[in-house]
Amino acid sequence: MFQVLTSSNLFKDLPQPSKHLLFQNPIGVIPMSISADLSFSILPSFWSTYFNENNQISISILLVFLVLTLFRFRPKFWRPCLPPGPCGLPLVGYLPFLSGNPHHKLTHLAKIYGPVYKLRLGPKLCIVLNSPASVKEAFHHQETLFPNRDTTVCALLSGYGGSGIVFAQDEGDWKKLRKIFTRKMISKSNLDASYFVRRQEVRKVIKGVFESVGTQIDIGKVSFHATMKSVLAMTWGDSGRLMGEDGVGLEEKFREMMDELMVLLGSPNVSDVFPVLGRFDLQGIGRRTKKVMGVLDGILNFSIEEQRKMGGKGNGEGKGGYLQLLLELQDNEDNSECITNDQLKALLLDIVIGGTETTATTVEWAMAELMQHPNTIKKVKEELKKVIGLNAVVEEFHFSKLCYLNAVIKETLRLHPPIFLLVPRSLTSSTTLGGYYIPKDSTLYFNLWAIQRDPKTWDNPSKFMPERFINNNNDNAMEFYPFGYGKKSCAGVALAERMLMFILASLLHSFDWELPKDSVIDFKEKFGIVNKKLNPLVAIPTPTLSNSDLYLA
Ligand code: HEM
Repeated sequence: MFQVLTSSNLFKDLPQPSKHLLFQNPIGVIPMSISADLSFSILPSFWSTYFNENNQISISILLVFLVLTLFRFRPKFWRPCLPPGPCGLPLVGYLPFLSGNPHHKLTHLAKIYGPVYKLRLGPKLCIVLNSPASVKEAFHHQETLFPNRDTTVCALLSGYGGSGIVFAQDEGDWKKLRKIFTRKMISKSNLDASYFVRRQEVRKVIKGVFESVGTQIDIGKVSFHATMKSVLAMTWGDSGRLMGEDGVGLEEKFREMMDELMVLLGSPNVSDVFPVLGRFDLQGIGRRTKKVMGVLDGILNFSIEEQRKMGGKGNGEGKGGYLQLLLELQDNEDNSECITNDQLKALLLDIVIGGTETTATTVEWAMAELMQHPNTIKKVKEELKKVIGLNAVVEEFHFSKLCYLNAVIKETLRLHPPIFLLVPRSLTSSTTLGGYYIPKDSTLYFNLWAIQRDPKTWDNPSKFMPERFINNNNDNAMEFYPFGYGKKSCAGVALAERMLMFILASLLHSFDWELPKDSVIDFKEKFGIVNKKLNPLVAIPTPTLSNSDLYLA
């Protein structure tokens, strides 16, 4: 066969076939070893009779056709390869090496394997993206390939089988819920209208701290209390709807159950990694979640019934709360906004789960960083004094003037993003990323931790320097996205920004904070659903406002 072709001079102007050919594919140039005999023997002999010896056009067409055919039916080993990555152990993969703080380990692996690498966790193939460029490539060009978050047993049980926004499995339902959440529940006008509810709860917390002046205060607990109470008040309105039949408040029970649910959501579960073991529920996480959800569901059903009986005003004036607003949507004739009972309850839980720990933890980290940096805290306090004065308390209208405090919050979110790997996504079809082949069903991790501390982007990346966010637009870049990226980024940013500013400004404006004698601040982390401080930050407050009545306002 080789003889036939050369005798007809079919390739007379081409270089002699080499044993190593370079094929250009959309990813780049891939070297492939092909046996010359084999490559030429697949050309049928009849070509020589049909084509004129000097017919260059025909040769070109033939070659294009050949290359395309070879590319289309290329064997697997010609395709771009899987990303590099560490070998794990048989069966469990890299799982045993990720205990402690997995984000530190994942960032360390990026230094060895580069911006895109693979890991096996049990039977799952996980792809970790560690550079702004790889995340940009994924979100800008391929977001449709990973529409859903990777669910866990606990997330599905606590979200009424994926009925809420966070773990919605159906694109249409997710769109509907997200629209309701962002355009109605936390629209600017609704947030403005419900300001008095948040103010009331934050002021109560400040009053509580004032009453404990001189004693040790757990800052994380105080901020959690302020966010949880504010979110609950915005949900149930100001009419105390979270009441049991006997008139005893169900709020305490609800909070207790939510705390337990958060712990369960953040616990690594063998059933998630090895779905075949799911029915054995080896750690009992499924059973415990069902138990907690039984109580929460009872409370939600009861409060929904009560709210229906009482009717009430929609949240146009911030009085009826989100529950009333959602019940009105449920009765809506317009199908595009009508939601089921499960969707309503899942949405309420999404708000409480998504909105409390994240915000409270950020306040605690910010306070820890500020207390570690006396010059920075001094600048914040000077700004608060200048903008608000010591004869008044913090109000939302002050926020736009608190530029330095705003930079402090951003710097805290850069160094301590509460959800540092975002919520992992599942890939619905194979693709290529960073030049590597990524198979269908892989799980994508976006390593925000590594990106927001990358020395290629940030000067002195581990140093707390709020100044870097003053007069620059880093927050628009792919290098900084603590609220996620793309169409599934945080739906609660507008509320989060107001709550963070309000709690932090109120704590710092109302008190001077001092560490207990002989104690030091540590920055150790506790891995979970949210990246919390391992050891709580405890500090002693001294009042700073000019008049004690201001603490009771
Ligand atoms: C410091 C505060 C907060 C941070 C850092 C934060 C961060 C995030 C992140 C990283 C995601 C996942 C994005 C992704 O997967 O790409 C997310 C999703 C979400 N967050 Fe937040 N969040 C905060 C506060 C809040 C608050 C206050 C609420 C609600 C009241 C909220 C509601 C949600 C919801 C509903 C989603 C799911 C959005 C969707 O799938 O469309 N978050 N958040």
